[in-house]
Amino acid sequence: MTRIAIIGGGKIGEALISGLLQAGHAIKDLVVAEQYQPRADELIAEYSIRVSSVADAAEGADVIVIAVKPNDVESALTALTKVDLDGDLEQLIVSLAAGIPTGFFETRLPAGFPVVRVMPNTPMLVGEGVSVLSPGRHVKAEHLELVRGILGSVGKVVTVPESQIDAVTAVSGSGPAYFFLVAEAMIDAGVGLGLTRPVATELVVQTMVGSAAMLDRTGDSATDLRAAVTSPGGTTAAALRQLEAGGLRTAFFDALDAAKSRSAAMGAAAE
Ligand SMILES: NC(=O)C1=CN([C@@H]2O[C@H](COP(=O)(O)OP(=O)(O)OC[C@H]3O[C@@H](n4cnc5c(N)ncnc54)[C@H](O)[C@@H]3O)[C@@H](O)[C@H]2O)C=CC1
Ligand SMILES: O=C(O)[C@@H]1CCC=N1
Repeated sequence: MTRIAIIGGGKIGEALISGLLQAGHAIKDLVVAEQYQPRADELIAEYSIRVSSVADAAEGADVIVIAVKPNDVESALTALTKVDLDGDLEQLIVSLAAGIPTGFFETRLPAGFPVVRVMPNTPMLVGEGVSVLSPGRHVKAEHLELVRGILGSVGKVVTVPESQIDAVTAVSGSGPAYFFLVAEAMIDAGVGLGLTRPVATELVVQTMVGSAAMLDRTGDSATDLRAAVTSPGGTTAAALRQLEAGGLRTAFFDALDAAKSRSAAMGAAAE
């Protein structure tokens, strides 16, 4: 089995660990480097995973996953370059860090070292993530297959040129937060209309799950599915009119544009 070292055991690192274990990866093939001891203790308690230093985790790993904040990538890489990294032994780096281009890694790693940039999202915690891959300059087909296999076990996998990854970050990397915000707002609105919070929560969550399943399984477009709920002169039309008057569509255009710009700016600052 592929040995995977995860550098950074925060929110996305944990989502990956949890998803991989649920998908059948053996705990003995996973190791995490987590510098914050209370967090390391949590991961050990929850998953019985081995926690070690960056150097120890990377030594002997087939795949080294970078899951630290963008600002911490440089120092994690400095620790990594002290290890005898070996691109020829099929070791490769998979970076989950938003904004940081493959070139940033390639200029700091031994010549020819393969780097795959990935924009994942947190639903991989429950095997429902989407991971978008962009291969760096030295990535061979077999490297990409290996990464597709690992991330395919925790959700869907899509490949795009690196020029599109800032837009991807805005859509699917940050995307779960938009849906959680909509859920929060709808639950609060339901409570405002007199429902208890548990009932409002159950209704909103199942409505989201059901709507997502329809989008996924019927093959109908979002526009058609929305129209099917909207009876002429009915309740949905009344609600949608308020959402449009509130600028929902423009708010999403502006929000995703801001996320994309932020991702690009993080990349420019890292260079
Ligand atoms: N949270 C999310 O939904 C997503 C996050 N990402 C990317 O994943 C990366 C991690 O994000 P989060 O998990 O949210 O951050 P986080 O702050 O929850 O986790 C980062 C962890 O790395 C640890 N760490 C930092 N430097 C370290 C080092 N040198 N050695 C060992 N451990 C170290 C920190 O103690 C922390 O626990 C970021 O680059 C982010 O852009 C990408 C897609 C989605
Ligand atoms: O907010 C962030 O910067 C990270 C990247 C995508 C989701 N979370």
